[in-house]
Amino acid sequence: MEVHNLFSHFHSHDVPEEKLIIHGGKELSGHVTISGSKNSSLALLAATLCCNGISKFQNVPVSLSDIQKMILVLQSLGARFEYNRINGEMFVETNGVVSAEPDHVAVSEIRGGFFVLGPLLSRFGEAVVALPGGCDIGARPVDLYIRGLEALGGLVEIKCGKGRRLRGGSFYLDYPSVGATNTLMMAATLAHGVTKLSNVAQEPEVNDLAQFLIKCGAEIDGAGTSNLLITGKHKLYGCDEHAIMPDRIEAGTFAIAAAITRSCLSISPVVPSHLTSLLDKLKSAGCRITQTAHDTIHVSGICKENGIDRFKGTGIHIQTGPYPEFPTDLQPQMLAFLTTCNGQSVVRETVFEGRMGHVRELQKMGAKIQVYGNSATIYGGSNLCGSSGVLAHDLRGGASLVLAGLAASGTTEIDGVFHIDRGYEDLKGKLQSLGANVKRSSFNYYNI
Ligand SMILES: CC(=O)N[C@H]1[C@@H](OP(=O)(O)OP(=O)(O)OC[C@H]2O[C@@H](n3ccc(=O)[nH]c3=O)[C@H](O)[C@@H]2O)O[C@H](CO)[C@@H](O)[C@@H]1O
Ligand SMILES: C=C(OP(=O)(O)O)C(=O)O
Repeated sequence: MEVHNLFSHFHSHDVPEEKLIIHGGKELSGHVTISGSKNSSLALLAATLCCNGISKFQNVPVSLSDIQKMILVLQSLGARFEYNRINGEMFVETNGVVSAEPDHVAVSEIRGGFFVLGPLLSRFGEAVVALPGGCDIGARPVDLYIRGLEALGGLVEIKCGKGRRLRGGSFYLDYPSVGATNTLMMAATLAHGVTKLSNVAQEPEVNDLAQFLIKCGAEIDGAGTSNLLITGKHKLYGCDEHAIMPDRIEAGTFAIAAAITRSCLSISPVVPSHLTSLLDKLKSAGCRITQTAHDTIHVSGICKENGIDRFKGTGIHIQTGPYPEFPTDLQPQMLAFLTTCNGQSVVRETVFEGRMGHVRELQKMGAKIQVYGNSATIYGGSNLCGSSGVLAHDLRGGASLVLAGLAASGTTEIDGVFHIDRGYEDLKGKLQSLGANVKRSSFNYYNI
């Protein structure tokens, strides 16, 4: 087997600034293959720190910059990675991890870097971890992580005395935070005794993490529900095989691409039930959705009669919330789509207080939107026009501009593409294969 150590050469600052240039107005068609989930992979890579031995993964989206940075975080602790480019298998070995202080810069550049805190504290009894980065979409405090770890015997400064084991405890999360749930679940798997976590996040990525930990020997009851009962073990062991779940946010973005360009796309692999809230809203807006295999959906935004757009799209209201509510990570893309529907829509963001940065960029493209706090009223039916100066402020805001650019007449140039590279593998290539006219302004090795 040909195995490469892919990651030793990666330096996060080597990447030149680039633009995405989109000549819009083209109908898309065909099939798009969805990568493994970014958020799931970040948590699962951190979880390898709970294990002895080697874990083998499939579908890790290795070309995402967030994943490459997460690999740097783990390498800085002594983890070893091998990746087989031919079959996409990744092996992670954490036996040689002796440090509980990951590279501060790498941790501070991504949200998922902080996920190592729980496993490190469990494994070593102490950890020194920088505060995390991630999208600038709100304050994003970590109080629940800290209070939860305190409930398991950690101290406020996230130390519990070298060599001392965390102990089981009970903790109610005031809000079902994904990151706090991941962190506490990982910490509890190695703690002494039983831990009860209530009101935990039920996002599918959290369940993917639980299933991985169970394969490694963890005892977790209630995975996929809002209450977890975790019996701590002395050791977990690397898992022979774990396929990362498909990225529901990438799949959702392509579903909205079909809608906004009034096209028909086949999308797989997906877990259709992960997309229920989005697909219901797309149906209300006039799209036709069919499931053609257990892991494949067809999304059709073609609703024309005698050449006239028959999208209903009137008065669609969307409110983001914890799973299974409408995902905040699809709000910007959906908002872009609603600007092209007839009638008035309201989008209310409840998860992050600063996630409307894309609105002013969409306004530059002719969208009529008014924002009051965290609610946006969209006066639909605008004909979007390409713009040479729109800026991706964050990952999903960037994706919303790409979608708007695909639907707009003329050319759109998007700056801040590095945000998009955090969460979409080869977005340009995938869109080109569907018939879109998209290019990047210069060469970038993410796309090799
Ligand atoms: C790497 C990763 O998995 N990122 C995802 C994760 O982010 P992340 O884990 O950061 O999101 P959380 O679920 O923790 O955040 C949700 C809300 O809870 C608040 N909060 C969170 C923790 C805390 O200690 N205190 C607190 O107040 C946050 O400020 C936010 O308002 O879930 C989000 C919500 O689905 C997604 O948008 C992100 O893509
Ligand atoms: C907010 C996101 O990511 P992160 O939590 O990594 O910043 C996202 O994926 O949309």
